[in-house]
Amino acid sequence: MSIHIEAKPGEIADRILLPGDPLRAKYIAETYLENAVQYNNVRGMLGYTGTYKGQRISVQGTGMGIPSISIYTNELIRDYGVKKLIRVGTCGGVQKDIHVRDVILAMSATTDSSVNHSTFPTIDFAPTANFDLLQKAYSIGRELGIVLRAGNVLSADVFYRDSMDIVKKLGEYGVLAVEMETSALYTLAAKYGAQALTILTVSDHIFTDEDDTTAAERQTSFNSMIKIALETAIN
Ligand SMILES: O=P(O)(O)O[C@H]1O[C@H](CO)[C@@H](O)[C@H]1O
Ligand SMILES: O=c1cc[nH]c(=O)[nH]1
Repeated sequence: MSIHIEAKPGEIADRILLPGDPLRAKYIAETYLENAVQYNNVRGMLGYTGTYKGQRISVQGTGMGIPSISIYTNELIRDYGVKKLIRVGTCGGVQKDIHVRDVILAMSATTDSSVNHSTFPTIDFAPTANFDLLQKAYSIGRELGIVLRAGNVLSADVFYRDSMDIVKKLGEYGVLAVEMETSALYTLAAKYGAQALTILTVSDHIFTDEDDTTAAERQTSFNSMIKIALETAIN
């Protein structure tokens, strides 16, 4: 048992999917896992362990933002020995040729968060995906016929901004999309020698008027992303 996770030792698998939304964790467990058992409900941040194609795997909600995912990532790796962590999240599209429902692999994560500055006061650390997971996810996505984009994403500390100018500027430097957690996930995985990857589904577009997905769609309609994540985790 850790401060935010009530699982007993051994109840969490060494590979895990990490959605921000705990109800997405429930959906994944109920839809894709066999014999799923709920191991966490502290703060309603649901976590489950079951099997996928005969292999043990867990899924844990992380909440929104870098402070929240950092708590779960620290506890999962340090207290439960998790070694392979795959975030399955939503994001806002930045590039004009990115569309709602597209799936993105985050190779790297730029951030406006200052959390790494206390560790690296004079350095801009570059949070990076694990190459083995990235490569597997890309080829599994291609095998499943899913069109994938891979590149840099912004892990933002702020969802509602007065101005999107800085996001537009990052778009000019190739940033594909905006979300709120990956830089912390990749940094902590690097710190502890674990493997991490973020897979994102575009839920809305920052600069075009493409329709936003509804909350219900966000919860349930990201099956391409989830399939890639599950297959990557077990292969
Ligand atoms: O859908 P999730 O995984 O929560 O990810 C995105 O959605 C939330 C904002 O609505 C942030 O957590 C962002 O990163
Ligand atoms: O963080 C996020 C997630 C989805 N859409 C956004 O605009 N930002």
